[in-house]
Amino acid sequence: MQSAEAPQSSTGAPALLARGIAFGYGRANIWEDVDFQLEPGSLTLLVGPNGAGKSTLLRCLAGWERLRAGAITICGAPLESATAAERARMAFVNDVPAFYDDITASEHLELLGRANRWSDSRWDEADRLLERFGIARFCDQYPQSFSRGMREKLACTLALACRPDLLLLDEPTGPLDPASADILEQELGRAADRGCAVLLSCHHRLERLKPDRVLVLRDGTLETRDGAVAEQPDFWKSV
Ligand SMILES: Nc1ncnc2c1ncn2[C@@H]1O[C@H](COP(=O)(O)OP(=O)(O)OP(=O)(O)O)[C@@H](O)[C@H]1O
Repeated sequence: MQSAEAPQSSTGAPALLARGIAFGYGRANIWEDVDFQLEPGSLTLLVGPNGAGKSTLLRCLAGWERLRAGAITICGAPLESATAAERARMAFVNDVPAFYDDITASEHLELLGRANRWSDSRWDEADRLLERFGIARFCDQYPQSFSRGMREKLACTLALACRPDLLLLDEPTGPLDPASADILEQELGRAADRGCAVLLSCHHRLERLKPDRVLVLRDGTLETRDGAVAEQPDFWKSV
């Protein structure tokens, strides 16, 4: 968390609770017995070597994959039986954000904003983020014509503008130039300060974000470490 005062969840429940979850493709388990929780306003990094199962774990947390065992709750609601409104408390930016072929970037925003009945302040927030990420002037273009970094920025804008209680991001800084990565880190810090629980995967130390915790996924198991570990250069050589 970036500020000293802990934000409160509206339900009093953790933003995310994973208990004894397991997932596998075919006969092989990718990971199992995974237990952790994310508090409102917390910042958590998910790290681990290539192929450890970070993207798979994030997709499971977002409800995109079926678990082999265990259960996930989002702001107190079981993910399996969550209503659309309960699921809407979570936003997920996956590793390769997908967009509709035949609508422009601003039409994507329009669609999302209208579907979620955004207030004026949400529309303002979306405009602010587009400006901040430097993509406002490209909004009449189709996201398919965007570069990889521009698509990532649009996906992050859409997710952040929704003001979720839980935000999951799969290597969001990977395609970003250093200045844009810095802006994203600032925006994720702001989201956490508002009470959003942020979980993002990454392979490198982030310059600006000071995580509360680091989840290390390796050899099929998940270990929880204190966020201070992310300050140690040696740690990043080991994951
Ligand atoms: N659709 C699939 N079918 C079968 N195996 C898969 C599938 N998707 C991923 N895997 C396997 O699951 C394992 C975990 O993959 P995943 O993409 O979650 O790892 P990761 O930690 O995100 O890796 P990276 O750091 O390279 O992005 C890998 O061994 C991968 O080969």
